Parts: sequence; C-alpha cells; structure tokens
Amino acid sequence: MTLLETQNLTAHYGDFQALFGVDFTMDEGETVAVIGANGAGKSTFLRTLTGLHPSKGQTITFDGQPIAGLAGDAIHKAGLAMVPEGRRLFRSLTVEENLMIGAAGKLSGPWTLEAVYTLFPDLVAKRHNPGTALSGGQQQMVAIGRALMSNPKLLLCDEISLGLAPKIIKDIYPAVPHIRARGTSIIVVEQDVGQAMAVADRIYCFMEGRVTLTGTPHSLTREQIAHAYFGMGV
Ligand SMILES: Nc1ncnc2c1ncn2[C@@H]1O[C@H](COP(=O)(O)OP(=O)(O)OP(=O)(O)O)[C@@H](O)[C@H]1O
Repeated sequence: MTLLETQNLTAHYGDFQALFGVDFTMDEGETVAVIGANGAGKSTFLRTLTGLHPSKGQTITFDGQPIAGLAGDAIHKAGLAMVPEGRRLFRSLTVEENLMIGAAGKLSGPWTLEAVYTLFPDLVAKRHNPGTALSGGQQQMVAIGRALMSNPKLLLCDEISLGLAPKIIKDIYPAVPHIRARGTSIIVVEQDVGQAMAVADRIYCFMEGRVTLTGTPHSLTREQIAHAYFGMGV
C-alpha cells in the first residue's frame, strides 16, 4: 500500500525556487534513500513533508490523508517523525529524558524505551547521563530513538552520518534494517551514495531541486547515478 505520495511538489525561499515538480511515492514498509549533492533540495523536501516548510495547496498524501498545509504537530500526530540534521538534543537533559520527550503524545506501536535500548545498547549505560556527556554517535542514537518513541509510521532521517567518523557511522547504519523490521518505514537523506545503496529498497536522486533518477539499488549503474547526482556526461 502507498504510504506517501507527492505530486508536482514545489518549494520556494522567497523568490528562490528550491524544488521543482517533485513526484515521489513510497510503499508501507519501504526504506527509501534520497541522495544528492549539497544544495540539491533534500532537506527542503523533508522539511516540506513535515510542515517545517509551507506546503499549503500542494498534493502530499500520507497514509491515505492529505497533509499539505497542516501544522507540524498535526503531521507528527499523523505518524511522521523527523530526525533533524544536527541532532538537536536537549543537552542538559539525560538520555532517558530526551527519549521521553519523543514519547509525548505518542501513538501506540512497537517503540518503547526498552526497544530503543535494544536497538542501541550503547545507550543503556548512559541512560542517566546528560546529553553533554555523549559522543557524536551516541547523540545521533538518542536523536533517532527520540523520533522513534512517538511510534511514527514513517521516520525521516536527515543526513544521519553528517559529521561522524566512518567507524561510528558503521555503528548507526545497521539500526536501519532493525527499525524497518519493527514495521517503521524510513526515508534516509544521504550524501554518501554507498551507504544509501546498502540500506535502501529504492533510491531517489535529486539535483538542483528536481528528481533526476529513481530505481532500486540493483537496477542502477554507477554511471546513471553519477549522471543524476552531478549532471556529468555519461
Ligand atoms: N533558509 C533558506 N533560505 C534561502 N535559501 C535556502 C534556505 N535553505 C536552503 N536554501 C537553498 O535551497 C536549496 C536547497 O537546499 P537544501 O538544504 O534543501 O539542499 P540539500 O540537498 O539538503 O543540501 P545539504 O546536503 O547541503 O543540506 C539550496 O540552493 C539552498 O541554498
């Protein structure tokens, strides 16, 4: 069943147009990666879905309901949760307090504190430590856990590997299939094409505000991706 669909989606910052007619669709249970270079419009796309960027009058259908133009909290209640770029934890609160903030107004579902600790065992020993006492990777785990605590139908992750060392990224990305296995669909925005190809059922490539390529990781060649990502001649 289709979980999310946009038709001809556009976004502007004043006179500057950041998205041009984005048609996007994903099914329940899928993990979709949105890839593209700096400034391709990936974050704007996520922000438009979550109501952080205005979408009034556009066509965004989530779980069978039109959500364009709704306030961010109504979209969150409908089952869409975002892990923002830069993590944005409450650094003076403990790990557990940060996670519990995500549970406010939660929907019923599989995500509990214990499920988050099972997903990220590194957090168990840190559960009463403040956000200031965490490594970048652990902060990212809390940010993902906090979003999951609302039991979203769809989790949106904006560049979860940004600013993290490759070794730490290897601790976080394996969580993606486990999240999916609990029935939560996922969109990951990622600049690292290899990482995106490894976790996604399907890829959307954005360039300069447009979708330039979509397909399954197995069906796409490196040349097609390079062309769609950088606009290079094949
Ligand atoms: N607040 C803003 N005001 C004006 N222009 C913006 C704003 N935010 C983003 N843009 C512009 O919109 C375009 C898309 O930016 P966006 O952040 O969505 O791209 P991105 O693919 O997520 O890139 P990155 O990987 O660097 O985050 C860029 O040209 C960017 O400069």
